[in-house]
Amino acid sequence: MTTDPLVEVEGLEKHYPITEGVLKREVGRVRAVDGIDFDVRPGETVGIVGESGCGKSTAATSLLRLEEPTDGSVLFDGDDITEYSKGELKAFRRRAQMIFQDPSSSFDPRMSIGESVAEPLKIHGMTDRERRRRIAQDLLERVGLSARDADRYPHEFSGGQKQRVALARALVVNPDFIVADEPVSALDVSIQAEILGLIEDIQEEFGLSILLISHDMGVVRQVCDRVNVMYLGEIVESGPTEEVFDDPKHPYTKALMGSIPQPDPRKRGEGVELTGDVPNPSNPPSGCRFHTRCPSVIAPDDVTLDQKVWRNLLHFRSRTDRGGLDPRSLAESHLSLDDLPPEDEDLSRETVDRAVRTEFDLPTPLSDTDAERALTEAIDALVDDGTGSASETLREAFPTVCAKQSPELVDEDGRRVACHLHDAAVEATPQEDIAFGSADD
Ligand SMILES: Nc1ncnc2c1ncn2[C@@H]1O[C@H](COP(=O)(O)OP(=O)(O)OP(=O)(O)O)[C@@H](O)[C@H]1O
Repeated sequence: MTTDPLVEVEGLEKHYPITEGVLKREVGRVRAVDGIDFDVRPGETVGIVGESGCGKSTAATSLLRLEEPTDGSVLFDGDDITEYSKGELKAFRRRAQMIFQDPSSSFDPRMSIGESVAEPLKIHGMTDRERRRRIAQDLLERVGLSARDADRYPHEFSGGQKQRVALARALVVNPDFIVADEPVSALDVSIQAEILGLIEDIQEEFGLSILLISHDMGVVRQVCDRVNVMYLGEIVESGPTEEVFDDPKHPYTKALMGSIPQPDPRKRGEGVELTGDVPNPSNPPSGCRFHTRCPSVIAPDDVTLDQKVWRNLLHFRSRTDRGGLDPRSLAESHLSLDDLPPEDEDLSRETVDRAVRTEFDLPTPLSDTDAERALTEAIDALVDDGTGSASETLREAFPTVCAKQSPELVDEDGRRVACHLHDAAVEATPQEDIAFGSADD
């Protein structure tokens, strides 16, 4: 039996304008959330996972309308909350609560814990002080604290206890939906499991729907029924948590999984190293946004390099694409100063060649003669005309679908994945050379 979702997010976007000058002219946009779709069914815990800066928190605050979304719709119990009036929004705020990473900052130090927990009841119109206090005490007990704690103050509680209080406060208005943004990442590892266990118990007891946001695949695995993997404002993979963990399809998901300890010895070594930072969302890479860091970028049909060399070549290409690859700094960081000419003299072509191949771990020569010719031309272009010209040469020589075309989020048996490796249109590419190479290939 399928149940209608409680929350349905469609095409949600949140762009922050980048402005300049006193007139605040818009010169660009930070595409923090760039068109995401997912749903949360009653009684379900759904995760959003991704590295810092991928847009997870912005997705949460926009879907609750704590910030106005730029575009898209959020259906809550069938109603579009982006169309809600102020009054409707207030009623919605009672049904949808949020808890944050740092419980310390969410309590007024001058208010007793009991007053803090009961505060939302006051805001929503419960005037009977004694009744508010009794409800707060009951909730404190249900989150594993004692009724007597109602008279204590925030500084008397540990981080884990404060997160329990934050949960009690979220529950006090009897919500249907809780968004928990990194609820355990500020806590000691030993306390994390306790709080996650509590979230699970409470979810069952109160029949809640939960959206859990985390950068930690281990946390997601412990509590989520389904998971959405987010990269640079987009969802790149989603599905039931166990299936995603047993058989991750997107190279980014595999890379995130590489960061959690793997008890199954057969699966050790499958992890792919995630190098570099999340690119700037105001200027996301073309095509697949992950291609600049992807270990499995699809090579053109006629390139016969092993995956690691191909990836290093792409790394060189993306550095030239971004500009600012300075041959002299490269040479200074890799070659002995005795081998370099004085500052006012140009570097020889051979010196730049050596520096580039050392920086990007590229053999001399590459095993594929056409690729070697293209690399040589790109290094010539770098020496003669700078990074822009080298970037153009490499782009023409190594056209990859991953840089050219944005992959659709395709449904595969209840799983969704946005990757050209899973795209029927690029199936013709010989996959054995290119698929899922690890960083150690
Ligand atoms: N008010 C804002 N103005 C401009 N850019 C913003 C604003 N808020 C967030 N961003 C940018 O949007 C992107 C996504 O940020 P967001 O905080 O949603 O990511 P995240 O995945 O939750 O990461 P973290 O866990 O570090 O908070 C980042 O590049 C961030 O710098």
